[in-house]
Parts: sequence; C-alpha cells; structure tokens
Amino acid sequence: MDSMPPLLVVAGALVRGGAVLVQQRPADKAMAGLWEFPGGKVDAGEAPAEALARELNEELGVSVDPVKLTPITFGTGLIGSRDLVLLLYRVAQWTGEPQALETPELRWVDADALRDLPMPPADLPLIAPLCRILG
Ligand SMILES: Nc1nc2c([nH]c(=O)n2[C@@H]2O[C@H](COP(=O)(O)OP(=O)(O)OP(=O)(O)O)[C@@H](O)[C@H]2O)c(=O)[nH]1
Repeated sequence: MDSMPPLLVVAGALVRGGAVLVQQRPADKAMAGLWEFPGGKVDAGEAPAEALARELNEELGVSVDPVKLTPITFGTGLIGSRDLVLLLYRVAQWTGEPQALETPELRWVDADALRDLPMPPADLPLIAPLCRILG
C-alpha cells in the first residue's frame, strides 16, 4: 500500500471507421515499446475531460471539445507501488490530423489488431468494451 492517492490518468480512443488510434511508448520511458492510448496524468485541480483535451493537443496536435468526450470504461493497475486509475474516453470528433508529436509511431488498428497488441496491464480490461464499439 502507498500513502499517495491513486494516480489518475485519462486516455482517449479516437475512433474512425472501425479503427482506433494507438501510439507506441518511447524507448526512454517505462514500458518502452508497448502500445497505449494517447493521454496522460490529470493535473491537480484539473477536470479529467479537460486534462484529456490538453494531452491530445500536446501529443497529437488535435483539438477536441471536452464536453463531447464520452466515458467508455476504466482500468486499474500499479505504477511502482502507487495505484493507477485509467479512464478511457471515446473521442468521436476532433480538429486536425493526428501527428506523432511525442511518440515514435501512431497506428490505426481495428478490433482484431488491437487484441494482438502488447499494451500496459492497466489497459487490458479496456479492450473488450472498446472492441464492442469498433464492431
Ligand atoms: N497515456 C496513457 N498512459 C497509460 C496508459 N496505460 C497506462 O498504464 N498508462 C500509464 O499512465 C501514465 C501516464 O502518464 P504520462 O503519459 O504523463 O506518463 P509517461 O510515463 O508517458 O511520462 P512521464 O511520467 O515522464 O511524464 C504512465 O505511467 C503510463 O505508463 C494508456 O493507455 N495511455
């Protein structure tokens, strides 16, 4: 157990034509090479949807309206000894073409390809609910 409160992380599922956007974690970070959804930590005093809009702009260069982000499901895990809560939102609309500004590679994957990707443990419970959306 850790005395710190759980780390709150938001992630976005940008969905386009039966595919979702995933990005590869950089070589110099923990869990290097694994695939994840764009997003990041919620800052102190920040609403989760506002945090996700900020992260999507920083990581992909796209603009989204936080009001239009809809929750899909959540996952839990550990970062070291600290609890992690990972909130997955559906992103149906955005402005701009996503660019890999902070990661080596972006990939659009359908449900079958998503199930085969190596992802962090906290992401694994997100996959089935997301695949139901992808069809
Ligand atoms: N964005 C994102 N982060 C995830 C996912 N799954 C998951 O376990 N995480 C973890 O949630 C945290 C996200 O925070 P972050 O993006 O600011 O952290 P980072 O490790 O990339 O970099 P940093 O700690 O140097 O800022 C990381 O510890 C990351 O490993 C996911 O699908 N998307």
